[in-house]
Amino acid sequence: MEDSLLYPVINNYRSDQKLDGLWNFKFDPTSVGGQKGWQNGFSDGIEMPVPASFNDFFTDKDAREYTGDFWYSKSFFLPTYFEGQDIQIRFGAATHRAVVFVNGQEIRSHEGGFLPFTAEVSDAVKFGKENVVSIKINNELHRDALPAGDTLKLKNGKRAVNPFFDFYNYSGLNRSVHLLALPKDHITDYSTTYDVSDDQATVHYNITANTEADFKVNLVDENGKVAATSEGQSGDLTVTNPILWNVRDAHLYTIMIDLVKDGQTLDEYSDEIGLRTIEIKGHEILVNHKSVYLRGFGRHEDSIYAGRAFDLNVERRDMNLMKWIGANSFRSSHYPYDEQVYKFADREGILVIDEVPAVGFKMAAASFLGGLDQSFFDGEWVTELYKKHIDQVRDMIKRDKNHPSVLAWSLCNEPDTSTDAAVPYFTKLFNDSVNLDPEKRPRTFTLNEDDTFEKSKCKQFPDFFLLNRYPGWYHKWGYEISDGEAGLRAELDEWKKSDIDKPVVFSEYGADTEPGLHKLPSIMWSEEYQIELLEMFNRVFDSYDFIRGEQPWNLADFQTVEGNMRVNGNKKGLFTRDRQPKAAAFYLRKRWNKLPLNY
Ligand SMILES: CCCN1C[C@@H](O)[C@H](O)[C@@H](C(=O)O)C1
Repeated sequence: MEDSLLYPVINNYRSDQKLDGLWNFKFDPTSVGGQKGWQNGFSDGIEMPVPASFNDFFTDKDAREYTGDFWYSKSFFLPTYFEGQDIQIRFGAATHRAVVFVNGQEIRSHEGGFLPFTAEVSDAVKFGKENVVSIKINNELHRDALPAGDTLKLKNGKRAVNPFFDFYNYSGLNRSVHLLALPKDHITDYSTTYDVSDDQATVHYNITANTEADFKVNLVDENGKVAATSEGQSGDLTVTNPILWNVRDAHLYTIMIDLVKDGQTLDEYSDEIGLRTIEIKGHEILVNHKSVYLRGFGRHEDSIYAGRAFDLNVERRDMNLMKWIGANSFRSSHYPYDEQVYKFADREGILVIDEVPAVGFKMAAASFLGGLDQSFFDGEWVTELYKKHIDQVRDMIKRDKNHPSVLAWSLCNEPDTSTDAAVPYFTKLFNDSVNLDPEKRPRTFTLNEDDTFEKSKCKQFPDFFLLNRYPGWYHKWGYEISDGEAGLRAELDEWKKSDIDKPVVFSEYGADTEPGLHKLPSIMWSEEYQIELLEMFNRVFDSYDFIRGEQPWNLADFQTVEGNMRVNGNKKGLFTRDRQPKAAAFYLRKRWNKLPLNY
């Protein structure tokens, strides 16, 4: 678990210099980089953009599909005026595991390719001189790591990944790298919880720092006016006539925290927050005590050229597409996204189900297209896997807890919960995570086809249900879709008869669709069929009042492993990979724009 995951800011006390751009890059297939001194940097590599996945830049398949160790290195100058400050290098994400060196000195390692980590380098850097940061990364997949999969040794001696999940194993420094200079005494974290009513809102805050100190806290509105002030490591900021953060009607305040010692301000941290509450009551999801019906998507951080890397241009387009179509939410399937995505969602009033990369915990997903027939949770890998799983749940919640857009935490995507072996794992997972979020937002995980109401042994854990269902595509497809509808209704009738008094959200359903393929009457892969499948699901959703959300799969087409069911990736997008609409996007826009945004 990371000590601090605060997003970098620049102010009179803190410096933040991005080390993005071209880094030296080398593959290390026989893991000899350490013996060859690459931790001291190297100049005979290739120039690799950061942030970016390395895969799609290459023109040869061995490089694109490369699995194993690989190195990045970059030199940076550290001015003398930073002497006496705490010098850190913060990696937004290194996929999947990394070891960091500065000037040849090993600083730290990190496991997990979708969350930040910070290397404390004050004792390794030279002030007033050039320094070198090197990072060794490994992108192999294992059953005891997240996301789950295998790494194969081919007969030609090369390695290949076998993901138990349906997205490409894009790897590298996928998010920005920051060179930070902080005061020796500094703020390391803060958290907020809320009470809101129409005429008053109270922010209950708590601050952590690396030293004993006094704290002054201001809450400033969007016009720069101080709306409330407080003092102390914890306390309340009470705003009269507040402008609340609402779905698709976002209003942000800035919390400004000063760390003070002997009357002198030594550090400051500021962040944008939203005054709102989240609740689950019976079948309802409530924001500020008002029921919300989720409309949105499963997504991927995925784009041409940059792979899995955060791309500000793509995110701006995706947010505009979601507003155009009438969405009010998305799930960060199947891993935590770059912090800037949640900042976009905060500003746009879009709710986020934040998901940890616990995906592929199901042997039937091995190689995705049909795997071993055993319970994943019977495997000998489960003990080691759990340590990494709960560690990444802790860091995801620690990193994202202050975003008003975060509605809920998805602790797993489609685990195999159909056997008793899953129960002790999920009992521990939900017990160990219950107090991680000061706001106690709902926790859930997605239930896939085989984990029906009747078969899942873990229905008791989630605060609301996320159902991934694929009648019309993976079964009862084409002309049999009417049987698919009947089967879906039969399962939902079971949910309806049950005493389960929680909301159900459909978090995945859809059809691969080749843009431009038209057929009358329809045929699978045609744009007409994608609409017919969505019409079927929407007929079902409109029949059950405990269904409180619809998030078709996926917002956009995305890259996957090669396969006989994948045509250059997954085509279930409502938009193409270059973010242009398929016919179904216009159909869905009509359906969603009939509803009030925060219905
Ligand atoms: C049946 C597995 C559930 N779901 C997982 C998601 O990651 C895949 O992309 C999606 C699909 O097959 O389109 C299916």
